[in-house]
Amino acid sequence: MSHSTTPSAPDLSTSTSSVRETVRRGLALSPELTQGLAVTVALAALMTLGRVVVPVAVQQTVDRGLGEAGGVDAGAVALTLVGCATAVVVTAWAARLVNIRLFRASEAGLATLRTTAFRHMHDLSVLTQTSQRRGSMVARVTSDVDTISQFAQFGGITLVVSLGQIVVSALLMAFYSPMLLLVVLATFVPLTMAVSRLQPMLGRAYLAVRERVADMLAAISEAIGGAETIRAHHVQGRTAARIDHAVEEHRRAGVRAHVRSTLAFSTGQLFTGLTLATVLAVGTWMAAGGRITLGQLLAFIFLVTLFTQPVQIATEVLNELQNAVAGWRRVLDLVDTPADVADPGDSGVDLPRGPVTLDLHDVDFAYPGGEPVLHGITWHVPARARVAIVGETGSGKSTLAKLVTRLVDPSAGTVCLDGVDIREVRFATLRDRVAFVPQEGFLFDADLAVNAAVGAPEATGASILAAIEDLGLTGWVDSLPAGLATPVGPAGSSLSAGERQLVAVIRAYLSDPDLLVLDEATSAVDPRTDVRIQVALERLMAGRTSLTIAHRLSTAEAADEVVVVEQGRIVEQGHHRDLVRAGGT
Ligand SMILES: Nc1ncnc2c1ncn2[C@@H]1O[C@H](COP(=O)(O)OP(=O)(O)OP(=O)(O)O)[C@@H](O)[C@H]1O
Repeated sequence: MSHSTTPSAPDLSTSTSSVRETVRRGLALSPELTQGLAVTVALAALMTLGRVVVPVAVQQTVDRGLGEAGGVDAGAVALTLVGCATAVVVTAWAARLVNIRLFRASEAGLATLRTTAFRHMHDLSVLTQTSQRRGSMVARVTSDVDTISQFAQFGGITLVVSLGQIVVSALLMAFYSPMLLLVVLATFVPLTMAVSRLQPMLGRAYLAVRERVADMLAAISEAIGGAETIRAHHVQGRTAARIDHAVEEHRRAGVRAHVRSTLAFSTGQLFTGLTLATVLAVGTWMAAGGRITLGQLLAFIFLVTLFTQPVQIATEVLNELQNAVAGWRRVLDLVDTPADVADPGDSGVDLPRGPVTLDLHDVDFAYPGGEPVLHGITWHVPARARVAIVGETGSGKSTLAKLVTRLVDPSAGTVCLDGVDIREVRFATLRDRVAFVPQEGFLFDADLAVNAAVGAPEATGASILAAIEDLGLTGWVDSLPAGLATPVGPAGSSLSAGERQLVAVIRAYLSDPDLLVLDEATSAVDPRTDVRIQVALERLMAGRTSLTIAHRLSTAEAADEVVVVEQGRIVEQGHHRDLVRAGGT
């Protein structure tokens, strides 16, 4: 089949939905993400409270235990310490629970999202699938979902805990000494500004790293996929240079991003240090003047760290949130792409089995965004007829086959099986009654039996052997190293082109269709295999309605009817003998 132009099927790359709408739809698609969230947030609040227990214990111990006029109050110290230890244990337990709950919820929610996206990808028409870069589709269900999971498992709750920590520590600081709190805020504002300036720079640097990873993967996968061509044309040098370049660019981007992130980190450390030093200086001065106790000063030092640390973390998490929303959008765009060839499902029709007729009424077809390639095709194929379709390259033969097998739907007109529009026929029936044997059927990396039974999952070893016998292929299967259990290799690479065709014929025979659509192979095959293919095809077609895109004269001669397609129109139709007599194309 020729695919000389790329169709412009629905564009998955753009989106206009707002962040809130994205999150709302995303959560609706993965309801597990919000199940039990209230309990998790309550536990997280407990966890946040636990963080200020130590500073408070320090203040209490120093001021009450050590600073009492009558000497050390051992009882008060012990009580404080036991209380503090209990609180630490409880909050550690809460933190663990929060972690487990978040992990469970996000894994369950994202597994649902992945499954939904994968299923939908299967429902998209072959046109939409082939017009998208496969890597990009796969990325949507893998790495894009991962960005969401990172945020869902860690980012979201960190944001809640960080904000909580900022508020609680600020309240405590205000309680101990509003004056010192002002000092903290004054030195701290520049940190916030510095971090907020550095953050976008960091974001860009990490985005560049992700892009370089994609380039590197693209270069490597092309080198693997095109290995035969690369060797045949001796262009290993160029391929290696391309990979080396991609690897080098990735290294550079990685180093650049890391250098920037250390800058952000050091800036944070610097400002935290400066704030601490200022608090210490002003606090000592205040303590000397009796305006603050020693315990409060010590507690303050702890609180300053608790206050500054989450600001850095929160900005990082906000960045992660942006990533997650972008990832969510890409997955939603995939899920929202309409399945243009849709299964009528329960409202559809089931056709009883038996000899089938095919009718096309005034069918036009254009690939998305392209010129019409079929024009006003009206055509009747009687039950059990054997039809050969012939025509020049690009005349529209394969497109006709795609319409009949419902890989695509017509732009105008109808395609009918037994008089019923095939858009109303349930997919299950269609797949039972119509089989398509392409020139190069895809073989899975499994053994021959598994590949043969692809269209007939109920087939057993015995029924597969019986089919092989009917098709006259027992000799061939017996000649294989392990008979039916012979592995065919990735995409059938351990078999010859002719042998792969034989597997496709066995597959079609086992699925036992009423209408057979065949794209006759053009690849050169050794004479012995060729004879086997011809015999097997003859037996496969016996008693069924068949359309063959014919490349051999003998196929046209043997057909009940030959249809000549020219520039998307049926220009001649009849028995080969009559067409020759009439002196046509
Ligand atoms: N996926 C596609 N997107 C856009 N245009 C396409 C696509 N596939 C085929 N075409 C165009 O449709 C026209 C008919 O193509 P089709 O594959 O049906 O011809 P064909 O007769 O089967 O050719 P061949 O014998 O070479 O397989 C051609 O002009 C082709 O360029």
